Amino acid sequence: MATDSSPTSTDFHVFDTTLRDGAQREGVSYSVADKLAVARLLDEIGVGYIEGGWPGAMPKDTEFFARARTELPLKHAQLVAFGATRKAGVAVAEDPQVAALLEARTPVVCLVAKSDVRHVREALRTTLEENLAMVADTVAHLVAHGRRVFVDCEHFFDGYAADPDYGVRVLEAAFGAGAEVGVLCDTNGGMLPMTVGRVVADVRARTSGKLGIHCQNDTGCAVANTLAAVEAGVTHVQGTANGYGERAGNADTFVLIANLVTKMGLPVVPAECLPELQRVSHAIAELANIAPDDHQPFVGGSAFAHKAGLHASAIKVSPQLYNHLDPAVVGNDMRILVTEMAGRASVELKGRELGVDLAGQGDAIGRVVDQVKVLEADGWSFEAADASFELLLRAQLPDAPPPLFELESYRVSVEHWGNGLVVSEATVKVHVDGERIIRTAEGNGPVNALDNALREALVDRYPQLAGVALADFKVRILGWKGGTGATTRVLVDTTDGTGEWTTVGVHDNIVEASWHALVDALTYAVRHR
Ligand SMILES: CC(=O)SCCNC(=O)CCNC(=O)[C@H](O)C(C)(C)COP(=O)(O)OP(=O)(O)OC[C@H]1O[C@@H](n2cnc3c(N)ncnc32)[C@H](O)[C@@H]1OP(=O)(O)O
Ligand SMILES: CC(=O)C(=O)O
Repeated sequence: MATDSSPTSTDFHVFDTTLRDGAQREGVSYSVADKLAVARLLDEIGVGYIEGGWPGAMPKDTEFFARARTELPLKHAQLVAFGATRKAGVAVAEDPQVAALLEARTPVVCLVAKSDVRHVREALRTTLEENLAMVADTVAHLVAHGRRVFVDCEHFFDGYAADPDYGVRVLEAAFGAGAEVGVLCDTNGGMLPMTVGRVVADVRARTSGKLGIHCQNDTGCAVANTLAAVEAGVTHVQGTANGYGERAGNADTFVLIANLVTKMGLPVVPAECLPELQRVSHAIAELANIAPDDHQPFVGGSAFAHKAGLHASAIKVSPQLYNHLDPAVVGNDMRILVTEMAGRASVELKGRELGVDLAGQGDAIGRVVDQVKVLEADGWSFEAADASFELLLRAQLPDAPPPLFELESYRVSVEHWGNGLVVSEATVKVHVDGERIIRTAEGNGPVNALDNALREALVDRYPQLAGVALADFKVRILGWKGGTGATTRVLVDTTDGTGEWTTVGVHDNIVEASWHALVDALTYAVRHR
């Protein structure tokens, strides 16, 4: 909760380092165009500062800052160039890395400085006094050239445990030379919230400058550590999109913003930006080529998804009873999952979500609950297959439409030809409105052949199937029964170019499992498109 001594939004900074520390995550490699796109997205969520990279350290980052001057008009954020203090024993004006920081021509520079005596002695291999001079000289030089300067005090918390005075001297050197913010970094990420809160409070009492916090996530506490630091008085927080970063990552910018605004009462981004969090989180995941984490707090696809029947029964009365927040506040949605853990309320709420009127349908709802429990015991899963669930639900209602066709038989063959080609062929025999239809089609696999043959058989009667195509196909083997025997679950994603829907099929035979999913996919298309 914000208190009288809490900072206000105007002196509070959210500083995002997705493009510098976030890019240190194993497996991430942005192009310059990606970096520009990520920066634009971060600007849309209203962060105050975007650290774009380390100019002079790598050509991509140097090019990013050059292109940013014309290609990155930012509405909310200021662009920040990152770099180190001058080298030991080198005059600041002669240090090429410091010159590269000026050449980036950003309004703000964030310097990394050593603040742990062991790092000064063993990593920099210089004296404690020379390190203080490196900090002061570099800050003063950049300030003299018109830059605002923030200083990341690396290994501040480990250093504080070893020698509590030296970190404070580094901060004083930075502030004395004109730095605006001294950022206390848990570089090794080994801290817990209690220590972070205590050290920040201590340091606050010993310095008068503005303090910030930068937490790595090695104890899984980066967000908690950051919030503890805010409670203890820092007014600048650093994070990365989706917590990407070196090793176990950093404090997640989206989770930080959501917590600061909705739990701590600090309006750190403009109000209209908060509902953009989910969209921007997913868009950056795409650019980073990392699948979004469904279970990410606030913005994950499952962050407000309810599976347990008891939860659904209370949510039916009031969604707040099982949601810590209205999901729309951060651009997310509540979802009800209908599974073996569902009760009648889950089905009612899911029906509402799918636009199915269940008023007065108590018996049908009961039958659906029972049917789902039996089917799930056999390996079916409707969690990801809303379209199949909707068909199952509607089939229990008094006005249930008849099936699209009656199946006489289908046959699928796979031929491996002498020239190495593998060709699949399917024949389906169906009855539509009393007419017997037989169609044969080829495909690049048995399921594709079956899909083509079935659609050809139905398309004259149901022309909307002409624009429908299989978009994705996922197979999961559910427990081996010995030999090659196993139950197979198939999920099919189907599209008509404007929408996409998912259906499910389960059987010991993979082709039969696929058939169930395909029939649902085409039935859903006819009923909805
Ligand atoms: C905690 C953090 O995550 S800070 C960000 C870290 N990010 C990166 O390292 C990514 C980009 N880095 C790079 O491209 C390269 O490491 C460079 C271009 C910066 C430096 O490359 P090199 O000149 O080959 O040096 P190298 O990486 O081997 O060592 C780093 C040097 O910086 C010095 N150094 C480290 N921290 C600081 C500091 N705060 N101030 C001044 N010098 C420093 C080291 O003592 C070492 O100096 P030395 O070459 O005289 O031994
Ligand atoms: C600066 C930084 O990234 C760190 O200390 O972890």
